[in-house]
Amino acid sequence: MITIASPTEFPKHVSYHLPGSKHAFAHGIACAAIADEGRISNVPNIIDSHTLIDALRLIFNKVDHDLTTRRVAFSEPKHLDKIVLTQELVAKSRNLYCLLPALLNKTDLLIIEATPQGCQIGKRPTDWYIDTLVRFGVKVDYHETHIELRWEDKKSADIAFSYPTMTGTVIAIAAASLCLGKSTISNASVEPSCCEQLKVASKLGCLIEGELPEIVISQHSPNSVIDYEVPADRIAAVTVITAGLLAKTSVSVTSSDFVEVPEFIKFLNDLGFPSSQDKTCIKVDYSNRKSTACNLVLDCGSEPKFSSDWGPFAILLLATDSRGFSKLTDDVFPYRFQFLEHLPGQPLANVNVDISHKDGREITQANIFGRLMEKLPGGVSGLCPDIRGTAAIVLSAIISEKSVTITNDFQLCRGYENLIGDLESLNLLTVLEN
Ligand SMILES: CC(=O)N[C@H]1[C@@H](OP(=O)(O)OP(=O)(O)OC[C@H]2O[C@@H](n3ccc(=O)[nH]c3=O)[C@H](O)[C@@H]2O)O[C@H](CO)[C@@H](O)[C@@H]1O
Ligand SMILES: C=C(OP(=O)(O)O)C(=O)O
Repeated sequence: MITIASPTEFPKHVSYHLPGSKHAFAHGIACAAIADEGRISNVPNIIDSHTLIDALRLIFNKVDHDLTTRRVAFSEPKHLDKIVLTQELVAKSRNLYCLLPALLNKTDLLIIEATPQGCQIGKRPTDWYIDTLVRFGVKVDYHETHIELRWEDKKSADIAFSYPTMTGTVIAIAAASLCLGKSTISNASVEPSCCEQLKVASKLGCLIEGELPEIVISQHSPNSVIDYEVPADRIAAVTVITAGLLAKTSVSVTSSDFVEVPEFIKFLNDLGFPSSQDKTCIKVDYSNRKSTACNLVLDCGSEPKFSSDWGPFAILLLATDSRGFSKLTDDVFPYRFQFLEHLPGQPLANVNVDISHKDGREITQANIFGRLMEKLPGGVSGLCPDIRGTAAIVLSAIISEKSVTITNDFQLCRGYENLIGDLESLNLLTVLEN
């Protein structure tokens, strides 16, 4: 249980250096783990990455993870008769799906004891993931208590997704990287972390033609050693910028690489906050806000749409510090906005959410009647089974009259290194009890 509150005074400006990205680590390792040896730097210290590193230990004799330097080095690959992804392991990260091709490459039999778990934000179907593996030659046996996978005969495949699935794309790229013939992947995800994975595949010696969302990929001259620096976390950038703006503070987020969030920068400019970006820094100016009036329509979903991961943060800003009527839709996750129900006292009566259907997809829509400087009551928060929703509840403490108590930080620790501690260091939050 953690109780947090807004400090008596906020700074005029904060600067935050971004950690490595949850998604880019998971997607990079999906291909890096195919190599005989790898060195990965800027690894985020989060439950999700730790779980993938535990899975890496199943297929490498040596795995050194240094939490201080944020480096992981692995070598001495094993070849095994059987690997088990236990219930305990799969309960901690849905990103284990990304590692399936690399794990199957090192074992005769892979047993998965339960479905890998992530945020509970609506149905998260996995049939395309398994089907993608099957298309590359994986054999699947379903049992009451577990599933068994075997990959005796690797064959290239032509995969066309009917919706640009992120995890499906990662699995297809990793599987294709292990096949000699040419595989085509189309209508794939264009999320920057998938592009990072392709860079790792290229270092691995794969031949890649085209660009996401349409690529042709094949194994070429396998490279046995991989170096990969995990790029900065784009969702952490959005989270900390939102925290600063809620505190009426100007924000700079820095990183060693370019953080690709063009849709979010556009959103900030539409909200009236002058925002600029160069290779290593995003700057958002609170003090020179141009206008508080905005009537936005934001469609969240598979990028290049506004990322579904940023939805809760956009709602908080629009609902508490804008004038006008805005609409946010999400065609991926119907419960992405569930944090609204878990905010202490459910205070945002100026936001209502409804669900409709279009082209066979469930679409959730938040209707936001903007208010200026809305203060929230605070209190004890309900349990929100979503990383970004829990983070939004943490941020709500910045604008709450009373303190906010988070009863369980498991979701937060899956995706953020130390969100509460970092915001406290920036003087945007005070921790009252931990
Ligand atoms: C496309 C998209 O926005 N993906 C988000 C999703 O990725 P994640 O990889 O978890 O989810 P997918 O991209 O695979 O799923 C996207 C959609 O594809 C469809 N689908 C997927 C797999 C399947 O077997 N069958 C099926 O129908 C579903 O409609 C699903 O809603 O969560 C991540 C964590 O929040 C976000 O960073 C990603 O941006
Ligand atoms: C939903 C998320 O992650 P996961 O897919 O691991 O649940 C997220 O990172 O916002």
